[in-house]
Amino acid sequence: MGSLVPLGGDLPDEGRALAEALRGLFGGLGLSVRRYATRRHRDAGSVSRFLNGSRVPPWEFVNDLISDVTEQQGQPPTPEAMELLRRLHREALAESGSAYGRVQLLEDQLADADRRSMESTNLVRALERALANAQHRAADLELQLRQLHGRQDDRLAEKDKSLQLYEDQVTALLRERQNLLREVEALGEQLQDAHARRAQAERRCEELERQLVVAEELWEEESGEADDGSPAPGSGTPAQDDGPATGNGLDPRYRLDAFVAGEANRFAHSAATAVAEAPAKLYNPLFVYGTSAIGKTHLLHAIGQRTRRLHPDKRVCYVTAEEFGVEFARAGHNLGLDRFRRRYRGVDVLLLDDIQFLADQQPLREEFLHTFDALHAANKQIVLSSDRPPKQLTELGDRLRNRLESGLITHVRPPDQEARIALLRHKAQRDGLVAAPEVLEYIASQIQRNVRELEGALIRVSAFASLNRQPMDVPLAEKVLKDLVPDRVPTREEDVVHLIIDETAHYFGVTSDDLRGRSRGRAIVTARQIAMYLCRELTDVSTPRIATVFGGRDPVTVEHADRKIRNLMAQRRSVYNQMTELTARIKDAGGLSVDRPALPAPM
Ligand SMILES: Nc1ncnc2c1ncn2[C@@H]1O[C@H](COP(=O)(O)OP(=O)(O)OP(=O)(O)O)[C@@H](O)[C@H]1O
Repeated sequence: MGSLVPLGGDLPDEGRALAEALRGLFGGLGLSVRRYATRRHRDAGSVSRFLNGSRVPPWEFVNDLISDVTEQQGQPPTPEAMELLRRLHREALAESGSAYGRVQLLEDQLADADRRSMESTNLVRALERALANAQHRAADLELQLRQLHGRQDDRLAEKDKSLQLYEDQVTALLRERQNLLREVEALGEQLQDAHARRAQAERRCEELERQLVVAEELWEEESGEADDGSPAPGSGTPAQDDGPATGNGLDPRYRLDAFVAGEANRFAHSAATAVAEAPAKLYNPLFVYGTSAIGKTHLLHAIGQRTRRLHPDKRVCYVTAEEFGVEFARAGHNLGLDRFRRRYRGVDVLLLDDIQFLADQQPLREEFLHTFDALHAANKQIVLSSDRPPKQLTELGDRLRNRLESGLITHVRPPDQEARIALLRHKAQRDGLVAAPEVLEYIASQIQRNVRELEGALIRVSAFASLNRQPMDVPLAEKVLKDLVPDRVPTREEDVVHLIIDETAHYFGVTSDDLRGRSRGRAIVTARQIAMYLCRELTDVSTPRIATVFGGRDPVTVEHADRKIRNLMAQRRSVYNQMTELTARIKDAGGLSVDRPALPAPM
């Protein structure tokens, strides 16, 4: 029973094929039949019969044999080999026709069917799981899809909404633009209207400004003392129908008894007095000359006032050469030359200030020459002033110069120290200022050539003292005049006027053109008046010339500004301070001129 016996020759083919296949497997184990039977707890005879083909083994034996061979060789049979064994086993069983074979076959088929059933069951389960998963996933996707649809709908709705909003905004802006265009058009028309109204108002302002200057002048005249008790102009003297457009133009403050005479001007003062008492009797023409601000204008006004008091029937006319020129030009434009000539050739006393300004135009010089001749021939008094003697007025032409030289020529010199002190004393008394003699002496020693500046210095010193409630003593005067007395190189006078305008404009934050222009804004008017005052105080440029530089104004305006700022300086600290600062700036800019003495060393 140890080894296999050869197969019988009578074995059916199916039994033989199976036996050969089993023997092939069994051979791979290298065991004896008995040993193998022991290992598998089988009967060795049965194992021998299974391998000899005399009996068909149960599939379980075949299966065990396959497992053992696999274990032994480390390699399982291929699926095809398994299938072959199964088929051989089934055919052998079928061929045996035994009940056992039949049972085996059926069991085998049952196992096979069961296996298939289990496989199908597993497949069903796997498919059910896969289906469930797919369904679940489909439901998920459905949900996501719905959500996406929802979001897309929302976005579309939002888009629609913002599109609508955008269209609404565009429509609103278009509407607004249209309205604005209409508004711009309307505003343009209103602006034109406003321009027209402004031009009209501007003209009205100019007119009122002129009236105001005149009214203030009259008011001051009425409240001032009259010359030697004579009536103030306009208070009792009937207006002369054919008189000059500027009236007699006399300043009531400039009287002969208010003129301080000294060595430098005594002769001029006497001549003026004589002419006023007996017009056209002694000196005709009377020609007064001298540098600026030493009393020429004062004398002419004083002659006029004294004449009017002594000879109320006489027609007196004071006019500056510049005013004469302006009126002549106007008369020429308006074809009113006859009237102009009647005015000036019909007066009894003609007082013409600053004749050097006639030099500008030939027709004007010619006109004045004829006026002169007409008056002289009619034995009317002519009084003239200039900054130079007739000999030096070459630009006036020989004929006129000869006539100017034909009368009395008086030179008014800058007052000496004594006269300056007298002048200061006089001004202090007139204005009710209490000033110690040494203060007046000090001021007089500092300001030597220009009486207007001398007055200005006194005004500043007294204003400073009164604003600070300090006594008016020499240290105080020194302090105040420190900024006023220049120590710079000489500069051309008219340049200084422009410099003053520029510095003042800069100081007040306006433009120089504003100051020269016509604007009547409060700030500009004050700045302009201050600039005018400073021009009068700090330069020797004549008043008409200053008025011309300030946009061709009436000299009366400059004089008005001068008085106004003087008063304000004493009343308002702010104005005083502004004046002091401004003067210092002008001085720093090198703007103060002439040969004034340098400051004494501080004590
Ligand atoms: N001798 C004087 N007595 C009193 N006041 C005087 C005397 N000289 C000048 N003044 C005063 O000085 C100021 C300037 O004088 P005024 O205007 O007559 O000078 P001016 O020589 O005519 O100068 P301009 O040529 O610049 O017009 C005036 O206020 C004037 O009253």
